[in-house]
Amino acid sequence: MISLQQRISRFSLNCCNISRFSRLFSTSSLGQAHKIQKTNPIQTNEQQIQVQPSHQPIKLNGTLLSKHIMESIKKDTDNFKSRSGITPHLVVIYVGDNPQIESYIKMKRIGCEKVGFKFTLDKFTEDINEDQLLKQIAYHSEDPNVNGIIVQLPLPSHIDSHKLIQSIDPKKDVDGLTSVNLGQIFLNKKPLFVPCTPLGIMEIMKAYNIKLQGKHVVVLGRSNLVGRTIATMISQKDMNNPSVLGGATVTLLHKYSKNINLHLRTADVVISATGVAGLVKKENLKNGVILIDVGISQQKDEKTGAIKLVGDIHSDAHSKSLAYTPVPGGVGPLTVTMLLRNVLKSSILQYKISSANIDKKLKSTLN
Ligand SMILES: Nc1nc2c(c(=O)[nH]1)N[C@@H](CN(C=O)c1ccc(C(=O)N[C@@H](CCC(=O)O)C(=O)O)cc1)CN2
Repeated sequence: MISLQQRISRFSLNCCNISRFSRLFSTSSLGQAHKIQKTNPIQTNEQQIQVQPSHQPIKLNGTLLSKHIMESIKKDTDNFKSRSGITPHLVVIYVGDNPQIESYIKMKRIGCEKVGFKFTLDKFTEDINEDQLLKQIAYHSEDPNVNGIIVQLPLPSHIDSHKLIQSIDPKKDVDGLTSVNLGQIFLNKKPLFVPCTPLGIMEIMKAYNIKLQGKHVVVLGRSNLVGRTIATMISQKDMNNPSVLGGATVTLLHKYSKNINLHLRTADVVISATGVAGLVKKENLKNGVILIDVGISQQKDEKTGAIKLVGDIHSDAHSKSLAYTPVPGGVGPLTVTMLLRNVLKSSILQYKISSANIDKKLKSTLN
């Protein structure tokens, strides 16, 4: 009988991430994940992967992973600030007054405070028009004291989110949603910024040494924010590109897809980002599947009547999986953490560009 660690290691194909991971989790406080990384992956025929009736699925702990990454962002930020004298600055453009969306913005503000960034919220009522918003984005795009700009989604229907996002300077596009950054992903080139949720999914996969090469991955949902982007990334061939963990055979499903359950039954990995609570059910999954849940919906608890957060994947399905991300506490916390990492990256890039320009000026003066 093979252990769970061996089973998850068999899912992975090589151990090139172990040193990177050990560095990240040097305190070993990620418990199970740390143990998984210590095991040498054994390469055998994947047909032999069988989930024993007694197996315990691994909970992929996004909250803990996120905390570890936050610590390293804080360290790097302190370092950057003392060298450059610059405080990274994120601007969030938001239209509306939806408490759920505002709670995400609050998480971004608190995240910025934790790592020592400046945070600005430009909040507008729904009567604002597109031109006013475009002007506001142009103003921040030109401001050398702003390093990252995001348009909080979704926007009210009278505003064209594509137009607004495209107007962000790609060097400050820390959500990675401009065509310049998304286009690089499509071309299998390294973008300046990868969208935060797909980046978070990649971080979880790397941390737990889950490799996708040759696996059948079913992605539900085709948004730029998650579905289409992660589907593109994991199907790429370049395994050496740190932003790409590729080689998967991907089926991208959406609301017009037929026979969804037929596709799910052959999936080695399911990534669901639809916001439809409980869409993915146990009976339509194979044993040993890996479940990545990006959906968040509010639901009334049948027993207590309290409102709780649930994912796209019915919690009953977890028992059939090799590993799963919980909701809450899975992919969600990494979305904000990856945003902070992108803001720091953006600040460093802009600092490098501006100091290179100063150098050039100095050189031309000397000539
Ligand atoms: N411009 C953007 N808009 C939106 C994005 C985005 O990345 N950029 N993503 C989502 C919302 N979002 C951030 O904006 C976000 C969603 C969920 C979480 C999170 O941490 N979820 C927790 C539960 C939180 C809770 O208690 O409510 C979890 O899953 O554990 C953070 C950020 C759409 N819009």
